[in-house]
Amino acid sequence: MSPSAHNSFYSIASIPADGIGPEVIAAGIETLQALAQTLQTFELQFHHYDWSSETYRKTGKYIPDGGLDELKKHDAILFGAVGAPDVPDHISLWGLRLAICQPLQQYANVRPTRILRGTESPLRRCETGDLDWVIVRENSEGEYAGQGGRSHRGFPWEIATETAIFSRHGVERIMRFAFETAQKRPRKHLTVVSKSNAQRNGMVLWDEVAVEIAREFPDVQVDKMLVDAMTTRMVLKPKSIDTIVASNLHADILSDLAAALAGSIGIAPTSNLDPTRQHPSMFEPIHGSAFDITGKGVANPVATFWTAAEMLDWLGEKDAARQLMQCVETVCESGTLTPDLGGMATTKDVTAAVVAEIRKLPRS
Ligand SMILES: NC(=O)c1ccc[n+]([C@@H]2O[C@H](COP(=O)([O-])OP(=O)(O)OC[C@H]3O[C@@H](n4cnc5c(N)ncnc54)[C@H](O)[C@@H]3O)[C@@H](O)[C@H]2O)c1
Ligand SMILES: O=C(O)[C@H](O)[C@@H](O)C(=O)O
Ligand SMILES: [K+]
Ligand SMILES: [Mn+2]
Repeated sequence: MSPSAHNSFYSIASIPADGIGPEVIAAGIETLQALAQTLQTFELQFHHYDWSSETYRKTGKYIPDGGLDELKKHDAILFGAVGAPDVPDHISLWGLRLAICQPLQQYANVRPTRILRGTESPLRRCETGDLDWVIVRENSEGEYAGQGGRSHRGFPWEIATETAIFSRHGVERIMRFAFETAQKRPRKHLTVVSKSNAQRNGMVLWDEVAVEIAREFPDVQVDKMLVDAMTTRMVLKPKSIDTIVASNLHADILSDLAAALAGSIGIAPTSNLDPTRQHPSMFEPIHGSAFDITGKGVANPVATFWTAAEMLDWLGEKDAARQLMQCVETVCESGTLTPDLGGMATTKDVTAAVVAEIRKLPRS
């Protein structure tokens, strides 16, 4: 495919990686290409990178030398999931996902959750519209700063440290991003999640910076919650929540809970953004490589479709993103659901149904 003169053209790096990653990324690409062909307003060219745990087993590396420079040539990255039963999880996560997010300064991780039309929350009396959140996860430091070590291995006095790092620079930029995100949403409400009762240094700086940045956004209503209490509020008062900002680890945990409360971890997207747009941003379903269902053909591709929509939105294709989500929700409403959402459909059934919906869209 060669770029045509009248359409926006985007070069996308795809890294399906491990487990169900290749299954859902194939579904995502098929759907995106059907959308591009139908609307004729943009074109996508995918460049596939086979970086995975298999590559690691063969070469000792997840990313080959010069790989990050390769990635920087693209407009965006579509990522599946990394993690394999025979590679320690900390090797795979640091070898691939974090090895991309951190050097490309994708410091804002955005995790929207809502109950899609045609799906059900496990919460009683919680319908579509009652749970509509965006979690902003600090994505460059905190508990994932990579600071720590192990000494005296194997001895009874062996020690290991894992130091959480909170820099004023890092906290200011994620707070500003979170306030901007909240400001763009109709309710303009932000909950700052903390643990400053127990973590008396980093989380106290986190709270102080939140108060300072709040002054720049007088139209955004703010509240603060300790992370443990936040889990109960998510379950008991979902309507009281709009936008959330939390540290790298706290938000990682809260966002899996959020996805489950909206119906399944198989629906939720993630954007790893470099808000400065100096580097390409990376888009992935929130879930991992799901060894337990790999190869069974039942992985829910909806998280990847929503991820694809978030990617289009970031690239500026807002109408296409909106139309893609409408097609996905129409398919959910028709009852074509994978087992995690209580249905019997396969990954391929859901993908075919979404592609069929896309084909019905009028050419723009
Ligand atoms: N960003 C990433 O690439 C990422 C994210 C999370 C976990 N991981 C890695 O993935 C591996 C497995 O981790 P885990 O089991 O804790 O989490 P997981 O998200 O892979 O799976 C948790 C549960 O959710 C189910 N599930 C996940 N995605 C689904 C989908 N699309 N459709 C239906 N069901 C789905 C799985 O079958 C499993 O029962 C580990 O190696 C972990 O480190 C990677
Ligand atoms: O970053 C992590 O903690 C893991 O990759 C995964 O759980 C995620 O949410 O991306
Ligand atoms: K993922
Ligand atoms: Mn996670």
